[in-house]
Amino acid sequence: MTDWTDPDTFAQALDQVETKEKGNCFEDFEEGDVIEHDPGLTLTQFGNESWMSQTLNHDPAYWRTDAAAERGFDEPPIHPDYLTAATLGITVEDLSEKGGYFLGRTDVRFPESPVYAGTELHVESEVVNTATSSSRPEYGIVSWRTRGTDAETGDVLCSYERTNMIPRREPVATDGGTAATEGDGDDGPDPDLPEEFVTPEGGYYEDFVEALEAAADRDAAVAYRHERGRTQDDVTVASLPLSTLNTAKQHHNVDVMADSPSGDIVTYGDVTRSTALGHARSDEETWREVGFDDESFHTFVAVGDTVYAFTRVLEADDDASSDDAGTVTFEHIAFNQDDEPVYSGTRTAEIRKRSN
Ligand SMILES: C/C(=C\C(=O)O)C(=O)SCCNC(=O)CCNC(=O)[C@H](O)C(C)(C)COP(=O)(O)OP(=O)(O)OC[C@H]1O[C@@H](n2cnc3c(N)ncnc32)[C@H](O)[C@@H]1OP(=O)(O)O
Repeated sequence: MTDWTDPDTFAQALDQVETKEKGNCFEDFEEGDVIEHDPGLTLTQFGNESWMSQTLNHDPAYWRTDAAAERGFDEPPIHPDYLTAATLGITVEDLSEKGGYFLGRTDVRFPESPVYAGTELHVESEVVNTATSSSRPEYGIVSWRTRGTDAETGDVLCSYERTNMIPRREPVATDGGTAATEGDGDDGPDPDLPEEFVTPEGGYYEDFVEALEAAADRDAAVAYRHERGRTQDDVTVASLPLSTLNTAKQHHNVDVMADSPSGDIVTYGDVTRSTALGHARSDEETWREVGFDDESFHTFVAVGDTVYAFTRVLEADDDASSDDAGTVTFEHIAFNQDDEPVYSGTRTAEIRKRSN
């Protein structure tokens, strides 16, 4: 009788059987398709606190009832970064589990009212664009618009448009593309940076306004770095994405990833950006997150890499949802221990005003 566990026999069996595949290839997506993502997710206090603690988002309004009440919340709410990561995590099985990296995201928006633990998320996505990649024939580039709603009330809690590289079933002939070749030695033109950098004195709205005024009419920018760093470990790389039901093999299958462009498992983009934002928020008086645009992931982050943050203040506007705050637009850049940018994006947030 055949011993299926004999190593030679088993190797042959493995070679001959079909693999029941997971996920979709580029060819499976057509513009206009709407995909509803099962199984949904209940936003829990545990999930929220693990995400926030590991990404260094320690704003007390999300941890303590007195600080929450002071911000006008009934109880510590779900943090927008965890909400964003969860709204993306549960789409992965349908959209990007086949492989292919998360390239970028824009138009990330939240409603004014907070979201509380116990809310059941219902998430669906529409395919908004499919394109060939001229530099990588084995991939296509797909964009989806995703909406996470409260399953009970139908209220939209988080929405965004995201773009991934998605493997093709059949590679196509391309024109070779315009992307720069790795190691081609071309460092581009000399950097065109301002002469001076201004750092806000504190983290209140007025500090950002004053810094922007100090930089105006001079060859100066309001830009600074944050001291904290977070080295990536098994928790941030593998556990946090799985806690949002993100099944991308990029984060937990070392075996498959050994043969991929990164050669290793990599940090979920939402962990990288949330960690950098945590560093930035630790140096400001955040009141409310409004939204994010032009988010891009520039290179991989892996176990052992350290995520730091750099902030540029773009503008400040007195108008906000509360008299206690003003609105500030930032550009945040996450970078690694070799000072290479790994993420960038613009963020609009309401920042507390100094009380008189
Ligand atoms: C899986 C997952 C979540 C999920 O499951 O969802 C994750 O969390 S994973 C972790 C987070 N992620 C990363 O760690 C990726 C970091 N990144 C890189 O390591 C490099 O980017 C690369 C190796 C992926 C590519 O490297 P590269 O081939 O040298 O890169 P590029 O030439 O820049 O991009 C190739 C083609 O994508 C076009 N392109 C780029 N960006 C955008 C954009 N924002 N919108 C529309 N098109 C875009 C580009 O225009 C080019 O198109 P063409 O091929 O037609 O020229």
